[in-house]
Order: sequence, then C-alpha cells, then structure tokens
Amino acid sequence: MGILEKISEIEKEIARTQKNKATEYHLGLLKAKLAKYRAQLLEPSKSAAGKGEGFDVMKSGDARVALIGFPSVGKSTFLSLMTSTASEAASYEFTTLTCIPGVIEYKGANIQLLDLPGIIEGASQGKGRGRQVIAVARTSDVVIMMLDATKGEVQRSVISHDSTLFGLFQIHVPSSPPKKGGGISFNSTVPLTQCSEKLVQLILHEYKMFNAEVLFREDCTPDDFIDVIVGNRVYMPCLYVYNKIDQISMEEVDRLARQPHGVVISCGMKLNLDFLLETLWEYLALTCIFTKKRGQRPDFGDAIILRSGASVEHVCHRIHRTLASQFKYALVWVRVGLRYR
Ligand SMILES: Nc1nc2c(ncn2[C@@H]2O[C@H](COP(=O)(O)OP(=O)(O)OP(=O)(O)O)[C@@H](O)[C@H]2O)c(=O)[nH]1
Ligand SMILES: [K+]
Ligand SMILES: [Mg+2]
Repeated sequence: MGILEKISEIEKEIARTQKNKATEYHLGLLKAKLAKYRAQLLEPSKSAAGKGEGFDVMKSGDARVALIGFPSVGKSTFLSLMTSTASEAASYEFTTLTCIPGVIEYKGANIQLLDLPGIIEGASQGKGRGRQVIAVARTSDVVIMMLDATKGEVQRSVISHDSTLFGLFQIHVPSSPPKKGGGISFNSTVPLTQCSEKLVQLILHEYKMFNAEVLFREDCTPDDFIDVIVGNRVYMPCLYVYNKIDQISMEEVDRLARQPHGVVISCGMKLNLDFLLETLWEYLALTCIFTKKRGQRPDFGDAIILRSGASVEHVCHRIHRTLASQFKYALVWVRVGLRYR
C-alpha cells in the first residue's frame, strides 16, 4: 500500500471512530501514525525520478519570496508586473507548471520572487504539484499567500485551517538517537485533561522513542504533543495578499485590508503595489549596512544587505574575502526605527 492510501485509510478510521474516553488511546495512536506518514510525504523522495523537475531554482539575491495560492489568483501576473521576467498568465487554471524566478529590486536589495503553480486542497498530501510547491516555499524567507479578493475569505480559511499547507509551517528535523537505558519518565506541572501517561507512551513508541523525559507545562492535546515529536514547528512569515480588488466593492476592500497580515492589491489596475512592497520589506526584516570613510558622510546609495542576525564577520566577507582575517575593530552606528516587528 502506498503512503497516500495508508493516510486515507487512517483518516477514514479516525472519522468512523467515536470520540470518548474508551477510544482515546486508539485515536491518539491513529493520529500519531497519520502524522508520521504525512511527514514522510514531505521528505524529498529517495528516487530522483519525477522529483522536483523544474522546481530546483538556484537561490540568488539577498532574500527569497515564494508566491503561493490557488490557481488563477494572479501569481504570474504579479511576477510579470514586479520583475523584468515574464511569466505566462491566462484565465485558465494551472497555467504555470514549474517554478519561475524573477527579481524585485527594492531599496538596493535584490529580492528573488518565485512564481509557482497553483495549489489545490490536499496539496500537502501530494495532490497536484503540492509537494514541490511546499518544498520550494520552505526555502524562502517570506511566503506571499495570494488570494482572489472575490473569494478571499473562503480561500484564506482553507489555506490556513485545512491541512493543505500543514507542511509549510513545519520543518521536519529527525529525532536524535535514543539514549541507552532510561525508559520514559512522565511529569506535568499542570493538570492534564487531554493527554495521559499511557497515551504519551503509545505515541512515543510509535516513533520508536523508548527513552525520554517528558514534562508537560501546558494542558496539550495529543496533536500538540505529536507536533513536538515530529519536529519543531517553525512558522514562516506569511503575508496574505488579496488580489483583484478591482472586482469588489470599496466596503469589501476596506474590510479585507484590515485582516491580520493582509494587504489588498490589484495587479490589473496597479493598485497599492507600493504599499505591498513596503510591507514585504518589513516582513523580510533585512539589515542594511552602509559603510563610510573616515571624515566623510556614509554612502546611503549603496547598502550591504544581510539577513537579520548577521554578524560583523558577515559584513567583512561581503566587502572582501580577506578582510575578516585582518580585521581589528569596527565603528558601528545604528539607526533605529519604530516600525519594527
Ligand atoms: N480583474 C483582475 N484580473 C486579474 C488581476 N490579476 C490577474 N488577473 C487575471 O486573472 C487571470 C489569472 O492570472 P494568472 O496570473 O495566470 O494567475 P495564476 O495565479 O498565475 O494562475 P495559475 O498559474 O494557473 O495558478 C488572468 O486572466 C489575469 O489577467 C487583477 O488584479 N484584476
Ligand atoms: K491562470
Ligand atoms: Mg501562474
């Protein structure tokens, strides 16, 4: 049986199992299995055949942004508008079938923008090109979720609540090998209403973990616990962009513009694109370093652009590869802004 079938079998079994105290362990076990298979789906396949063809785009520039969304929301139109690359746009779904890179030049930075095929419900389970799209999205610094403003509400809720993009927000890290001896110790600092020692043991055994110290500091659900085991959830900065606002009323535009992490635009009428760039820039949280010669004003036209968290050593490497080894000290001035996340 293939993984997809196994997943669907388990999902069916979960659906037909009544939820009560007596079935709690059984359900927990099923969910653990389900999560395990899903994680397998998201791992790159062993055989190179059929894997990611047309999706392996080299990283370039200072940052990478992936365009994710349902078919025909205007992803390719957006890429063609913002970069000098043309990506075919048309009124039928699945116009784009591979990953198409372009470059946005903004504030002296080169931001690589990736156009991708439309995703459909069930993408993370391998439907359509879902797996490849998600794999590319995970390599980016910010994800733009593009939505059709005329269907914005529905699309956004599907994207964020359905398991469609489960994998996008979760980076799989293999668990460390078990320590010799020990077994499983179980403790909690709060009363647990949803997980029990037995259930935790079952879940851990399912993941072949026989030695572990488990401490609950919150009243977690079995799903929360599984998330912790499968890997650390890493949430990527994500901007919801409602395109095609030329098709909806002003009241509706106003309402969408107030959605959290939301920006409204129209590619067709070139509306609000500057604000989108400004917001994207904020989400990228890049650090701009300007150099200055002694006694002269800094050259604000020419920035060294680094990801946040970069060190002085990184700056040295960007100036000259031998600079770091001869480096003695640096004078650093910092410009602070109020609008930082
Ligand atoms: N009215 C309106 N139509 C738009 C806008 N932006 C794009 N479109 C149209 O929407 C249709 C789909 O655009 P695409 O850019 O192909 O959409 P896509 O998301 O790349 O589609 P797939 O590659 O098939 O997933 C085209 O007919 C575009 O002309 C907009 O702001 N307003
Ligand atoms: K299209
Ligand atoms: Mg397209």
